[in-house]
Amino acid sequence: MLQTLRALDTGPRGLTEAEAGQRLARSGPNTLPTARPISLPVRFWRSLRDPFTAVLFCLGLVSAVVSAWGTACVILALVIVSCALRAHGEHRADRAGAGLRELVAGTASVRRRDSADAEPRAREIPVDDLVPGDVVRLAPGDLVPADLRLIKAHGLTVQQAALTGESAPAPKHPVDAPAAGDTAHLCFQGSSVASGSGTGVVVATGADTRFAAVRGTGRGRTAERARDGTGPAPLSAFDRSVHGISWTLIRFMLITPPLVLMANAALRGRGLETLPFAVAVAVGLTPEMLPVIVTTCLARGAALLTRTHGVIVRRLPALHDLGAVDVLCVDKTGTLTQDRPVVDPDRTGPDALHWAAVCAWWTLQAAELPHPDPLDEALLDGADLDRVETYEPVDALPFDPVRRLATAVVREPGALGTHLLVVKGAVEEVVERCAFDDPAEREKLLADAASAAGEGVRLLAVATARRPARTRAYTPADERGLTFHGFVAFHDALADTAHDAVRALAGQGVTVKVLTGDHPATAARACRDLGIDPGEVAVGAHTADLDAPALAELASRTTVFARCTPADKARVVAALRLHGHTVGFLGDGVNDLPALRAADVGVCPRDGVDVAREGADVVLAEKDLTAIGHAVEAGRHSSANIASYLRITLSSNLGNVIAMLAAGLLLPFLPMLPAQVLVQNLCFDGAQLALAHDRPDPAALRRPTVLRPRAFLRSITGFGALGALADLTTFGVLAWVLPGTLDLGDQDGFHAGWFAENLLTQALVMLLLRTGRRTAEGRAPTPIRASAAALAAVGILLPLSPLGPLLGMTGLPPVYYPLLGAVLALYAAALVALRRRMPQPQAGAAQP
Ligand SMILES: Nc1ncnc2c1ncn2[C@@H]1O[C@H](COP(=O)(O)OP(=O)(O)OP(=O)(O)O)[C@@H](O)[C@H]1O
Repeated sequence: MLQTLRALDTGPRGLTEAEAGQRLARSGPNTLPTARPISLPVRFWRSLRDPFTAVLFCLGLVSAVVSAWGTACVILALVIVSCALRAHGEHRADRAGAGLRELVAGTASVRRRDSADAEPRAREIPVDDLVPGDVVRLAPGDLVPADLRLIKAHGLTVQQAALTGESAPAPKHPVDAPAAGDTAHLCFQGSSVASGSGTGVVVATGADTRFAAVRGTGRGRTAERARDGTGPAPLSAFDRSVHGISWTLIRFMLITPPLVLMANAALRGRGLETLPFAVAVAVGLTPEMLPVIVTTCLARGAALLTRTHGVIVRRLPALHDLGAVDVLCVDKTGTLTQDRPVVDPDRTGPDALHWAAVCAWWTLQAAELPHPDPLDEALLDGADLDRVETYEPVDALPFDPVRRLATAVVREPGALGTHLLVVKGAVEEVVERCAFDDPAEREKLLADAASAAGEGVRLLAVATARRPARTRAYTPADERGLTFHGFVAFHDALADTAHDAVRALAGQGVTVKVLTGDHPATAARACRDLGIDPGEVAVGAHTADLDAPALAELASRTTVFARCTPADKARVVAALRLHGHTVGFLGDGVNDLPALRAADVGVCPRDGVDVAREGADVVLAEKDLTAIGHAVEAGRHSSANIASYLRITLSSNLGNVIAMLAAGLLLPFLPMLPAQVLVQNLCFDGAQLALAHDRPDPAALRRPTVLRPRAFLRSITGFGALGALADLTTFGVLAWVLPGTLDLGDQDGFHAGWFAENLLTQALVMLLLRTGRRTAEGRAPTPIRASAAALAAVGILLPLSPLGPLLGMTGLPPVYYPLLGAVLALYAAALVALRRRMPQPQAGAAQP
């Protein structure tokens, strides 16, 4: 150890501020290379990898190869515009996100001196400012801020699954001469403190850490996500649906050009000259603005949520997931209750209170914990501290949520040859370690505890044991043969907003489940008081013996899981996901971390422990269930607008493509020139950006957003067929007002007529197929109305403008317009009627 300290030119008293400043200048900030912001050009380049963009790009290349330069240029313009918008949107969203992430970033507790002679002081500094040689203190719930070598530790266990894959926390302690490959004395950046405390010297920071070294491997990426919340996460249910729909479309896009070519060759004897048209038809099918709309909707939703409710969305797609959440798992303490426990003097014996306070105080001192947890604080408030302070500290095993015990080892005044172990913790755990003359005593104590817990109090049991003094460190194996002293009972009032929030969540179609480390009876009582029927309470330990389907079944019918270890909580969350639920988890403690990671979306209040906050996707300003309700609504809002865009664009595009294919075979000329197809596509795309500003139908916000690809594709096929029918009717009108057209007469007039009809129907679809069509105001928000009006105006005026002839279009006889109006009126009526027949307002979304 000494060698390490010497090599780092430091000591247990830490560095001086001046030394730390020089080292920071030399070694650079303690940040991972990946944490650096991505530049705009890199984002633009990455946007090209979107499957739709890639297919568009390929179609553009095909057009260039056959010298269809007009088509190639318009496709290129589409690609550039969509990538630029997407890159810009993501860049803005990320900048905003980085600012917000900084607001909730953790700090490191470091020991430094103002000058060489000054006494060391513990201070909180930004993690980025740590340097090799700094002496850092670790407490439960801390993220290990750099690679450390331990100088001392008390009951320290570290969760390092992100680095090593082991799910159980690993015990850590100082080792003077470690064997090769031994890492028990090292704590690595990216891991977190599951229990206990420790002090270590920083041996590596930033890019030199082991965490940075495993970056790039799958394990590294998981770890990265754990650290900065920006890395890739598994796809959410909504994302999976959008991907499913996207890939179906891509398949269609890829088979469309060969099909068009073959049909035209077989029925019309046309050759390769049809290729640009075939390509344009495929492009016409593409919702190329999808990535832009997704980013804009999510970024707008997240920004609004931060402004109005102080909720910070650390990973943008988590907003989707929130919209789809149908089960919200919460811990009890601090979520349903206030986590401000107060000792209940009527149910607490003075002896038990004294020994519990001795345990709390001397654990705090011996393990150098920065502050007591709320239970310990309540104990110290309720006890006679002068009496408590008469002991001397020897060792401590701080509270561990897996063992549910805390132990202080003290020396009683004047008792030099003996040590006293003072143990407090969950009743079952303490009682199990006590020695009783009458075995029935144990059962009686457990029954007494259950009956007190049924009245809603939280309970600790307290016991002690005298042992001959020794120098060897104490371990959990020493906690046995204890003498029972009694119970300490605490009142923890229900959170003010919990009752209303639980009801509101139920109204939103979100089922609340409680996963707690507390006693089953205490948990059940709290639920009952909040109007949640606890049903049959399951115990965490039982979940370990069940196979995945059995646990999934148990999890879906059980409301309360009590006495859960951190691993039990995660197991239940995973089982619920396996059962097809989209699961949110709200927790703030070190015992919640695995569940936060296992959930589709992890939510943590801002005052949660560092590790929970860093592992969460969404951070609440306060631990308030009401805020979750708002966040869920914002998620649904964004998802509904994305679903709206998909429905509108795909219905319209599909209708066009069907009509183009049919007309291509019926007419002796191409029904639309490739440039016309692409220009109308560009106009429609631009107009649809306004959909990100939509206000969805309140009904769409009342249940989880679930996009079912099959139902969705079925509904757009219906709307698409209707659109195609309107197009074909327009062809009939055009044939009538432009006699001779079908015998190779007025192609330009025909093109102008269809172009106008196309843009006008698209404007109609935008207004009639929005999710928010039925908002209280009944009207679309201004940006949507303005976009639809602009689209309609372009449709009517462009063919008449000087651009018209350039694009192969000409003016039409005035009689066409009233006839077109009639077709559009019929189309609108049919669209509204068909939409009413669809199962619900948010087409494609279905109740779970
Ligand atoms: N500081 C402590 N010292 C000793 N025992 C404790 C301490 N804190 C909690 N316990 C015991 O361990 C049990 C589990 O605690 P844990 O922190 O895992 O969950 P919790 O805070 O009770 O509930 P939740 O999971 O809802 O937050 C508690 O019910 C209590 O009996």
